[in-house]
Amino acid sequence: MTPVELAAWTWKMPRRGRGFWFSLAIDVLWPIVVLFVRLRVRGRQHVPGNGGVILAFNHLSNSDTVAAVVFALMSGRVPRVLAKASLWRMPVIGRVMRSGGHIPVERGTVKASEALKPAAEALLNGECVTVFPEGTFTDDPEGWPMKGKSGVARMALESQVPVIPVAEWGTQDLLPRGHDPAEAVAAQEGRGGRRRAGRPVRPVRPRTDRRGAGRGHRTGDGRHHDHVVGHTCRAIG
Ligand SMILES: CCCCCCCCCCCCCCCC(=O)OC[C@@H](O)COP(=O)(O)O
Repeated sequence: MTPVELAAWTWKMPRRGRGFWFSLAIDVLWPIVVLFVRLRVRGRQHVPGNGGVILAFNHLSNSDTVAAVVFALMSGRVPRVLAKASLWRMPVIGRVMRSGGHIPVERGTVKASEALKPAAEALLNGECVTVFPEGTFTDDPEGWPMKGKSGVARMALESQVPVIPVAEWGTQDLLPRGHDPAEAVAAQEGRGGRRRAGRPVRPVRPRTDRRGAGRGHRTGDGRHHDHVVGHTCRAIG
């Protein structure tokens, strides 16, 4: 990105509702990231400009989190990221997480599903909830995504919002697991990987039976629910 493009993007970027510390982190990191790292983005047209939406990314490396925030901002949305709760207990990052309205997940505990409530509230407020459905970095040696957890489908169903799957690739070379960030920045040589959004996955498919012709149709029966959860998980997981 050239400095002129950087200025134009910075001008267009959404600012409302970022909170002080999340805003500061963005203002400090954004120019560095987009000037020095080649973060390619495609498919931004699939992200609705307003209204509740879930962005679902695969997860390869710590640098995905910055890439995901950049992707959301470049798509005109301020992301509310579901992230491991331990980040809220860290000195500087904790403030960023709180001020940005991000959503803590107590992974591997019975409290994990408590994240669904603030996520539903954010979606009801028309916000952009961002999630890594695998819940951690993939353990596949070739980097293929693992099967997603069910949370993303549950959020989509509960709030009836579309899920935008975003494929992430290349950040595993930018900041490999377990490497020192400084070392990675020194070695990055303009690499930044690419991320590409796909078409929205909607939680309920339109039914074309006589009564509900062509309209989205919700039923209370469990089989239908399981079918939709399965469909949504397969599509994004
Ligand atoms: C220009 C952009 C500037 C953005 C700066 C601020 C970024 C704030 C958002 C941070 C979002 C963090 C999301 C973390 C997702 C997450 O929690 O994934 C778990 C992985 O860690 C793996 O952890 P582990 O399983 O413990 O190895």
